[in-house]
Amino acid sequence: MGYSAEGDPELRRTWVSGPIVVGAGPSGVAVAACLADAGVSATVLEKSDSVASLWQHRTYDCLKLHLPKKFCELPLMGFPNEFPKYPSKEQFVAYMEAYAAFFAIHPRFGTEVLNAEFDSAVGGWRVRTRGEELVSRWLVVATGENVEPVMPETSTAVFDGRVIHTRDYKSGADFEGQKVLVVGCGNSGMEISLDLCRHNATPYMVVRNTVHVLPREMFGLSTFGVAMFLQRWLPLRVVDRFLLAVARQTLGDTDRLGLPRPKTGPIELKNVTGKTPVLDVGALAEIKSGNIKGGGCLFTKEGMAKAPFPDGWKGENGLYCVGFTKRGLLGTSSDALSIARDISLQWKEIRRSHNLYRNSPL
Ligand SMILES: Cc1cc2nc3c(=O)[nH]c(=O)nc-3n(C[C@H](O)[C@H](O)[C@H](O)COP(=O)(O)OP(=O)(O)OC[C@H]3O[C@@H](n4cnc5c(N)ncnc54)[C@H](O)[C@@H]3O)c2cc1C
Ligand SMILES: NC(=O)C1=CN([C@@H]2O[C@H](COP(=O)(O)OP(=O)(O)OC[C@H]3O[C@@H](n4cnc5c(N)ncnc54)[C@H](OP(=O)(O)O)[C@@H]3O)[C@@H](O)[C@H]2O)C=CC1
Ligand SMILES: O=C(O)C(=O)Cc1c[nH]c2ccccc12
Repeated sequence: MGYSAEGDPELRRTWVSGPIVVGAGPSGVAVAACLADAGVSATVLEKSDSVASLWQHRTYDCLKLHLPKKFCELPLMGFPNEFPKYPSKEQFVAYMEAYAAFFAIHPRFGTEVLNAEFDSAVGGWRVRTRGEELVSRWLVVATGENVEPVMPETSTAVFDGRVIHTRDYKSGADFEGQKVLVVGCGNSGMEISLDLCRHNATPYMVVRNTVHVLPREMFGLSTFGVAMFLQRWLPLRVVDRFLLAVARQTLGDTDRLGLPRPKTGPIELKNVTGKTPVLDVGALAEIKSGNIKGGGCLFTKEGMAKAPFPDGWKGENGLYCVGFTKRGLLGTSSDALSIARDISLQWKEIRRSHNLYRNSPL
């Protein structure tokens, strides 16, 4: 039943008997399924054209779940048995579509919610879309944590190449043979850098802050699963110390690769700030072998060497620093020797090729 909303005669206002759910991602679909299971029919409003639109339209081709499927299934209906431990994005999307179909969830696609307000006079939520107002006693917001892209400002005066957000990145095949600056070293930045390497592009990564990199698995078990298991008996900080000890054994010292770790442990940081640790699926090996390169700044904002002692002395393009070790004159000695060794090797190489050239019969 439709009737005009006050103040806007064009707006059709409709009472819906069940709850309104905004968003048909995994969260919106899951809550609608649980409601359906309890005999409550929800109206699901989705601005995009499909369920799990983030996964369908805003993710790169090689994306897989980075936690095992048993930690990623929605209530009441698990993943098919034949799915691998880490389903691909296509499999995840197929699962989401089957899930929505099974619980007969038919979101209204192409319906963006512009505003929602509680109206005490009406005793319900007035939910505005383009051209319509829906009113319900219940409103469930399921619009996702990752929906709005954040782009740093870029100046075309400095760089006039292509600038894209990860949501529009599909495959390294589009960048073959090119140098690509990847800004950010979360799971997206790391996996995209790896994908670029695998397609013969040259990624450079900007790391402005600290980051926890953990192996995706330890002792044949998912790191996430191990962390969950240990948390049942041990305090979080002890679990974090254990994860970091294993990470150090298997991945080495990530600080030395220009990826300094936060002071707070990985799971504590996730719980407190929401910042997800990077679960390594191969990018670290490419950083170690120099196929993914660093953004190139020697110093932190505070003017200290970025890489901890004894590795902070060498930058890019012939840039070095000596005496920024927090180790006094001992640190200076170590830097001085390292720099002199490095430059003298290059010096000798240049002299050698120069002499070869001079003596060549051509
Ligand atoms: C690349 C990537 C990989 C991830 N991998 C994992 C993983 O392996 N394991 C794990 O546990 N978690 C993972 N996550 C985290 C999280 O599980 C996913 O982001 C998941 O998609 C979140 O589901 P959601 O429904 O809350 O949000 P979303 O999937 O973002 O869905 C929100 C929906 O709301 C719609 N919407 C937004 N605003 C409006 C509006 N105003 N009106 C109407 N509709 C609107 C959007 O179009 C979207 O379809 C990953 C996240 C990303 C980005
Ligand atoms: N396989 C999988 O399952 C995947 C899962 N995901 C998940 O998706 C979610 C989003 O991940 P992601 O897209 O990586 O985003 P994140 O927010 O986790 O990471 C963004 C990174 O970009 C950095 N950054 C942001 N702005 C700038 C800037 N202006 N200059 C330099 N660096 C900058 C941030 O640094 P700072 O820390 O300083 O803010 C951070 O390192 C996470 O929960 C992640 O786990 C993502 C990809 C794959
Ligand atoms: O992939 C993500 O963004 C997640 O939020 C999954 C997740 C929840 N808790 C974690 C702890 C460590 C690694 C991933 C996750």
